[in-house]
Amino acid sequence: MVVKKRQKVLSHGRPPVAQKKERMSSKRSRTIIREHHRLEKERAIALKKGDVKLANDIKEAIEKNGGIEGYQAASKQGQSKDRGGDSSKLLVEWLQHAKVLKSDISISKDEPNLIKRCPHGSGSSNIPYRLLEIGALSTQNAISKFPKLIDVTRIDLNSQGDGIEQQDFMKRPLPSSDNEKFDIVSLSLVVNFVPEAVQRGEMLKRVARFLRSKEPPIESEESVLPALFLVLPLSCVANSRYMDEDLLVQIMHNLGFVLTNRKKTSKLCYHLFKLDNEDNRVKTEKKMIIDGPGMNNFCIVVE
Ligand SMILES: C[S@@+](CC[C@H](N)C(=O)[O-])C[C@H]1O[C@@H](n2cnc3c(N)ncnc32)[C@H](O)[C@@H]1O
Repeated sequence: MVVKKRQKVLSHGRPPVAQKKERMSSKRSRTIIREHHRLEKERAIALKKGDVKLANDIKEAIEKNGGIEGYQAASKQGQSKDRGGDSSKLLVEWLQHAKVLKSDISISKDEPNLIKRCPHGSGSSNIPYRLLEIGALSTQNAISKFPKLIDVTRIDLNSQGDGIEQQDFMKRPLPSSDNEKFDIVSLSLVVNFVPEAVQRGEMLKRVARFLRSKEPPIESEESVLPALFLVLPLSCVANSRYMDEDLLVQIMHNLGFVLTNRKKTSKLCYHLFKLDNEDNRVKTEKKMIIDGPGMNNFCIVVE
């Protein structure tokens, strides 16, 4: 007998864990996240059609579902240790593997975990690497544990507190010099938050403009920088009618990126892309790749 596998939905992005009474259950947080994504998508469609009344009604429904705050609280639950959440742990691992960071995580005050680097410096400081974390919910994640090596700029549409600037990445002024650019941009569970396929493409295109021009790797450092750390729910590439991993890699290739690292878990897919080339200006349309019951319509369009 063929056992039917349950199809994964887009919100299927976090590992289940033991329940604690006072905390939001993982089922509840998944429902909030899924509902938020669905409503934001519907709102974007209503706005596109010019149906302001419907868009406002949907906005109300979003607020009833907890609004952006409720959504972020639900996402934070996913980041907590007991839910295996902090995706930046893998970024740290990959940077260690590439010898950008030493593999000993414990940071000595006198001898930072730096292999060696001719510092670009971040502004007047001598911190060698700059990272832009888009969609930051915490200042305490794994990638924040290297303050002498990685200067992290955190932004979010709705800041959760000090150390996170409230800013829409799509409206962030473009860097005026290489010094204002970054070695790493992190988009962890952000692209799938964007309700429209074209806007997702625009977001990925824009990332390239924030990355420093590539440098020859130094000493034993493998060449992974400048890099985009991209995390998506696995269902975006494994259960979508319009997207699979090959297409994602092809889109990134068109934008000038090469894949250096990848990992899949039962819930998420992680990619590290190195910016290596110019955008070749090849467009990607919405095109069905595969169809089946229970599949989702996640898509990235590049215009
Ligand atoms: C699911 S949370 C992801 C949080 C965290 N990065 C993680 O991996 O768990 C998505 C976050 O992305 C933020 N976000 C979405 N679009 C954004 C944009 N254009 N600029 C800044 N933040 C954005 C949202 O406000 C939300 O807090």
